[in-house]
Formats: sequence, C-alpha cells, structure tokens
Amino acid sequence: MISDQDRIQSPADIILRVENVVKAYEMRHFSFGGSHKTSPAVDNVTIRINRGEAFGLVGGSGSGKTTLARLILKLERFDAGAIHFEDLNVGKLKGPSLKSFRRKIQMIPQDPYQSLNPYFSIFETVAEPLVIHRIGDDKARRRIVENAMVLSGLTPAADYYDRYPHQLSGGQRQRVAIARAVVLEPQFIIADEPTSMLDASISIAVFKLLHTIKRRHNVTFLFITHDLAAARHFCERIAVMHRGKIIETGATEKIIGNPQAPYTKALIAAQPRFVSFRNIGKESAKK
Ligand SMILES: Nc1ncnc2c1ncn2[C@@H]1O[C@H](COP(=O)(O)OP(=O)(O)OP(=O)(O)O)[C@@H](O)[C@H]1O
Repeated sequence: MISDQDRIQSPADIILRVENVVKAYEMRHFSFGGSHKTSPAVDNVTIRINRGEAFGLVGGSGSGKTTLARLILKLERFDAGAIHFEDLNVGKLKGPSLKSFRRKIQMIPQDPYQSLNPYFSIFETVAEPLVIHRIGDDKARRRIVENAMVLSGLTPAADYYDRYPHQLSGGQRQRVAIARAVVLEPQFIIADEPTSMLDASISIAVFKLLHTIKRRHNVTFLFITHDLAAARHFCERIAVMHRGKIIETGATEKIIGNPQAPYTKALIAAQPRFVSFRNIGKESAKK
C-alpha cells in the first residue's frame, strides 16, 4: 500500500530521479567523545535514468558510487535532496510501501565470495526473496526459482539446488547472485562492479547474461564501475563521478569521444582495455 505523500507526478520514461542529493558520514572521535561530519561522500548529485536503459556510474575508488547506490536503495538516509523511483518518494517510504519498493529494485553485489550466505543452499539463497515477500507456495517457488536460475545460466537448475556457495566457482556464485536479484522480476537492477572479482572470460559471460536480462525483460540498469571499457560496452549513457560530485553526464560514446572534464580525460587515458569488450553486446543481440 502506498500513501499519497509517496506519490509524485513523473514522466513515464524516467524511472529514477536523484535530485541534489547530499550524504556526509559522521566520524566519531572516541578519544574526545565528540563527532564531526566528513566532506560529503555524495555531494549535490542529480541524475535521471530512463526506463529500460543501462546507465553507467563511472568513477575511481572512493568517488561515492556505492554510497549513492545505497541511498537509492534506501539502505542509508541522505542529508538533503530527493530521490524518486517512478512516482515514489524514496526518502519517505516506510512499512508496506518500502517493502513494495524493495520488490521493484534489486542489487547485484560486487563480491560473489562474500555476498552469499555460506549456510544457505543455492535453492534457499535464490528462494529467500520469495519467502521474505511471501510469494507463492512451495511448488510455485520451485518453478520461479528454476526460471531465475535457468535465465542466469545455472542449468540444469536442480543440479545446483542442494549445493552451497563454497562448492561453486566465482562465476557460478555471481550467477547465483544474479538469479537471486532477478527472482522477484525487478524493474530496476543496480549492478555494483559485478565483474570486478572475476577473470576476463567469465566477466564477458556475465556481461552477456546482463544484456540478455536487459533485453528480454526490459530491466533498467544502474551499472557501477571504475572501468570505462565495461561501461562503454554495456551503457547507453554514463555519469562520471569524482569526489562525490557528478562532473559529466551524457551519451557514453559522446563522453568517451569528446570528454570535457580533465578527470574524464585522465580516466580515458588510463584505460588499457578499450577494445576487448567492444562487440559483446552485438554478439549477444544476435543470439
Ligand atoms: N559507512 C561509512 N562511514 C564513513 N565513511 C564512509 C562510509 N562508507 C563510505 N564512506 C566514505 O565515503 C566515500 C565514498 O565511498 P564509496 O564506497 O561510496 O566510494 P566508491 O566510489 O563506491 O568506491 P569503490 O569503487 O572503492 O567501492 C569514501 O571516502 C569512503 O571512505
């Protein structure tokens, strides 16, 4: 159930609006017993993401990318600004409306080694969101889990059900994390450096999978990366983030072909792998 104050008017083609959002962390000084706010991790950030697109958030370590993702997911509170997902005012969501928001937006985490509960079997891992959201009976859950696992390239799904994360490779674990993210059929997925812990050939397979999910299910992606080559291959538009601020936003090819900010120019100059991912999207589109 969504209350009136959670609703705003939004154009149908924009799924997410982040407006002038600020987040600074509190630093405690145990020796003095006091605290102070650090300079903002997210500093007056505004981005708009269109329905069905892959939008890249590109920046170096510590630029504020993960913090922004956590604010969008309402895992943390922001200090100022506003975030709207469709017609929902994310900052004001609570109770049932927060729960319903959490069905629509999912995250694929960075580290497939740490993100899965070692005590949950693969079936339990992928089924857990269905249990939390009380979707389906046992039989229906088996069917939904199987579909999510097949979509994520874990076939035959039944071969994986009773295994545990430590019995899988890094690439298989990341597929489990992806199956878990898609099992609720979200409209929006935040993928936070989903391939940074994987070797190149497995990364390419995971990118193909993300392409397939985007194309077949019209899922909108916020793709977080420090790797411009990966963003170039996957994202229609990108925002470059540096020290908490968005310093450049636009069509990916336009920014890479004609960067304006010195930081973007330096990021491009530092990329060794601009060629390797180039044709993946085209290849997977043919399949
Ligand atoms: N819980 C926290 N408490 C205090 N400071 C934090 C916290 N989380 C992040 N920060 C700080 O906020 C800044 C942005 O961090 P964030 O993790 O968002 O960057 P990032 O761009 O995702 O980096 P990386 O690519 O290395 O993951 C950093 O200076 C970081 O130290």
